[in-house]
Order: sequence, then C-alpha cells, then structure tokens
Amino acid sequence: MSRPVLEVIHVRKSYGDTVALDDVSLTVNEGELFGLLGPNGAGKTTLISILCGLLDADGGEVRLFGQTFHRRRRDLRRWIGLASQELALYPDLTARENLRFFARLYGLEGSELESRVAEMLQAVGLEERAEERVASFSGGMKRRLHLAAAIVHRPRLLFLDEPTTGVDPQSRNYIFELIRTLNRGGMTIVYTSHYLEEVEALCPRLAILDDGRLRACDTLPRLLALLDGQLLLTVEQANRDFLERLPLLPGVKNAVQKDGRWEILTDHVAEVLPRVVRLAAEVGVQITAIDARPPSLERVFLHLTGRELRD
Ligand SMILES: Nc1ncnc2c1ncn2[C@@H]1O[C@H](COP(=O)(O)OP(=O)(O)OP(=O)(O)O)[C@@H](O)[C@H]1O
Repeated sequence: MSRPVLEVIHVRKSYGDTVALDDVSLTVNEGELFGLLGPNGAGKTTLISILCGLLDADGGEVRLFGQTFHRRRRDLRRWIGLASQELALYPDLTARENLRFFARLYGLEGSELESRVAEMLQAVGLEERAEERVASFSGGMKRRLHLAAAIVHRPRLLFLDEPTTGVDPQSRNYIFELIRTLNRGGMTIVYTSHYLEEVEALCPRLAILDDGRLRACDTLPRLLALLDGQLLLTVEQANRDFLERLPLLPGVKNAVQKDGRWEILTDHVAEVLPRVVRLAAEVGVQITAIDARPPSLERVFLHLTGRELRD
C-alpha cells in the first residue's frame, strides 16, 4: 500500500458569502495521477491554491508528506510544483531565459541549472524555439513552457490546474505524454480539469467537485459501476418469442418498452449486444436501430450532481 502524499481533511473556505469549499476531504497516494473534476466555479482553483500554500483554509487540515501544511511551511513548498491556470511567463524573455529564472528561484545554479533547463526544453518539445521570445509563441507553446517551469525543480507532487486551457491538439498531446512520463517516473500528480474526456483518459482515480462539495472520490471503474449500461433497441414487430426471451438473456438486468423502443439495462453492454442481435435473428424479428451506451463519466456526473458538465 503506497503512502498518502496529500491529505485534505474537512477543508472549508469562503470568500465573504460565497462558500468555495464545503467540508472537502480526500487523500492522494504516492505515485498517483489523480483527477480533480468539476465545472467552472466548483472550487478547484481554491482547493489547489490551499494545497500549494497560496491561500489558507478557513477550517480543516491539509497534510503534505505526512506533515501539517500551511502557507508558512516553505520547507514543504520546495517539494511541490504548480502549473496554475493563469500563465506565469515573461513575454520579453526567451523560453530558455524564462526557465533559468524559475530554476534560480528554486536554488538551482551553474551546470546543474543549465542541464536541467535543457532537459525541460526537450521534454516539452521547445528546444528549437529556445532562443525565441515567449511573446512570439502560440498559446499551446506558452502552456508547454509554463508546465516546464513548474517542474524544473523536480517536485515530488505536481498540481496542474486546467493545463490544456487555450492549447491546440498537438500541444495537448505533448502535455498528456509529458504528464504520463512524469507520472511513470514516480511523480505524484493532481490534474484539475472541467473536461470529462481528459480526466477519463488520464486519471485512474478521481474526485468530483461541484458547488464546493465533494460528490465522489473513487477509481474510474468504480465510479462507472455506479450506473448500468443501456442498449436502446428499435424493432420492426416484436413477436411473442422475442418478448419472452429478451428479459431472460444472460446479462440483461431489465428490459422495458419505452417510447416505441426497448430499453435494456445491463452491466455488460458489449456482451449483451450480440446476444440480443442473435435472439432477434433466431425468432425472426427485424432490428431497425440500436444505440449502445456503456456507462460514461458524463452520465455518472449527471447522476451525482443532477446536471451536465458542459460550458
Ligand atoms: N478571490 C475571490 N473572491 C471572491 N470569490 C471568489 C474568489 N475566488 C473564487 N471565488 C468564488 O469561489 C467559487 C469557487 O471558485 P474557483 O475559482 O475555486 O472554482 P474553479 O472550480 O477553479 O473554477 P474555474 O475552473 O472557473 O477556475 C466561485 O463561486 C468563485 O466565484
């Protein structure tokens, strides 16, 4: 069992009358690539800011690497990296000069600094643009450099707050690959996003934050298991054999007729689908349309919060 790197215990934070975090508790273990998913305004940036020591919570406790953490624990801040949502780069400096600046802030110097900066430029695919001013970079290139600046001091725990904001697909792939490589190398990563697809693709375990409250925190398969898969089936004319045998097919939990089509609930959409097709062929019923819907994080989010996660 890996050790907890980050423990959030009953954390609360308000801005005046706005409750940004309402009794949030979660744990992230060493080596995890953990997703923090929530719509705009859910409280993600507030939580990340507390976890990085930029803000203090109103109540509750944060523990980092087993120790109580707050804004004044500069010793612990050395071990964390943050790529904030807002880009923090100097447009008049080159990519290399920007990275040198951030590396110096963390106490790197001399040949170690230079080799680390070169390594980072390579990691984010910006070696060939290293001597160009950042002002001339595309949004995606700036985002990649911003990420490089957050890891130049080799943090043990990295927070990424919406790291794909304003990036093109190519930069997005770079960023995803880099995140996976860093994680495989042992870095614990907390990935914040309001894009379901990103969290689903990257994070084996995730928390869903909505309106300042934690709605769920679990592995992706266990969250998906909260819901049944659906097969929506339209047939030409169901006969008696079909009606009798459909609910009895292995894997079918329930089959009901709704709005002129059959709704079949199952844990295993992919296995049940061919059985339904075979049955229809055997009993001479013609299928005119099939819509297979395995459980998705999108449906889980709707189920937990009562609304869709869309801008
Ligand atoms: N400095 C502040 N002063 C007042 N209210 C704030 C402040 N910062 C955030 N809020 C409010 O707190 C709530 C949570 O905001 P937060 O930025 O943490 O959410 P988020 O999930 O990061 O959203 P986004 O993805 O849009 O940044 C929102 O209602 C927001 O308006």
